[in-house]
Amino acid sequence: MVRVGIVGGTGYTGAELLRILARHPAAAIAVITSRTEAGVAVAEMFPHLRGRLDLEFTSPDEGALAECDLVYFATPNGTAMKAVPDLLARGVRVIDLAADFRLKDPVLWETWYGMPHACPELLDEAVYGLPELNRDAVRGARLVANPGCYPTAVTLGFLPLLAAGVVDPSWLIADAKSGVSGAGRKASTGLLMAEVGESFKAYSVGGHRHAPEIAQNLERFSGSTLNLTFVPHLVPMIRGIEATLYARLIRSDVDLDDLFSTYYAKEPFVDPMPGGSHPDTRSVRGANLCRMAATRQGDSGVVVVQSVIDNLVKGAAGQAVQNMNLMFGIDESAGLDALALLP
Ligand SMILES: NC(=O)C1=CN([C@@H]2O[C@H](COP(=O)(O)OP(=O)(O)OC[C@H]3O[C@@H](n4cnc5c(N)ncnc54)[C@H](OP(=O)(O)O)[C@@H]3O)[C@@H](O)[C@H]2O)C=CC1
Ligand SMILES: CC(=O)N[C@@H](CCC(=O)OP(=O)(O)O)C(=O)O
Repeated sequence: MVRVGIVGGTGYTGAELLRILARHPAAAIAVITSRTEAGVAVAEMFPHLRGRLDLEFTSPDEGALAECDLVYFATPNGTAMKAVPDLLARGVRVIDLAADFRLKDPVLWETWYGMPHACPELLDEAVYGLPELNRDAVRGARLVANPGCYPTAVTLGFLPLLAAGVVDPSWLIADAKSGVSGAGRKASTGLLMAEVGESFKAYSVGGHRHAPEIAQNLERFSGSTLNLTFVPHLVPMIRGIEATLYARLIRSDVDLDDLFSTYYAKEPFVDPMPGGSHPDTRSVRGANLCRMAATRQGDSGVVVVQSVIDNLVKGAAGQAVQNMNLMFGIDESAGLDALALLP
């Protein structure tokens, strides 16, 4: 059994980790931290875990984390980087669900996250935990940077096209929409039901911090020619991301269905549907799955990829458990067989 600690167990991604790990056959939750709820029984705060998890929240400073095999950080950006060097030195492996170890360039990190990096020496070692991109490296990793939610949906959607070299990397557009749980559980006026309900808007149009993360992923296939326009939107739903991606084909003989189904043939958590399908977020709600469809629009030479995930599962906690399974030599799908919830 992998002995697991979770820092930030009261947030949405922490709670989703608890939901998945409570039924995991090869992991046991040993420590769950919260600064505000220390001493409170986890099942008191989250009644769906009654009878499944007999633990209390503890303060993150209590030292029990060092006794774990693996610690997940489900905390705001800039939190994990202060604690990770000490945990690694004590032989504890780490998966950070925040962005602290995603960008390889510490200058880029400071530009987008507004704080100097606390341990830039670990950025090279950290493995970006998108298994479909980095599976072998995740297996041996001490430190995994779990991808952002938008970068998961966007990277997986563009990947087959760029890896095959069939689209122009200098003209890529990602028009992405997220439910409000993407913004976390902390109170904020802009996320009240009366503000978000019956409304729909784009945000961070001038530049979102996930753009450099997506570019870092895709530049592997395109070099410096990559030019991505990324615009996120907030939609009045709770879970889910839909990313509509646009690219220009540079070859006329591409069979998109064959390209996508071949590229993802062995991937347990990516489902390429036939072109012309319209994957929706409810078909992945609660599931560790990225479902997508690539369609050529008439004879314009433009390919449209629709990519959907549950931001809290394949976009966060589910992907983090997938990474843990790889790191510890467990079946990659262990604990991750939940189907989507309909309606
Ligand atoms: N929500 C999403 O869809 C996704 C989120 N992420 C990333 O995952 C991380 C967690 O997100 P989410 O669960 O939504 O966030 P929440 O705001 O819902 O939860 C944050 C958690 O961190 C704890 N926390 C806050 N500050 C500290 C601190 N300084 N030290 C220790 N614990 C702290 C909080 O508990 P307490 O204050 O009681 O200690 C709380 O449990 C973020 O970095 C987010 O960007 C990534 C992908 C998707
Ligand atoms: C709807 C919404 O607000 N979404 C968040 C993205 C959440 C996420 O994954 O952000 P990290 O990179 O910090 O982990 C946002 O746009 O800031």
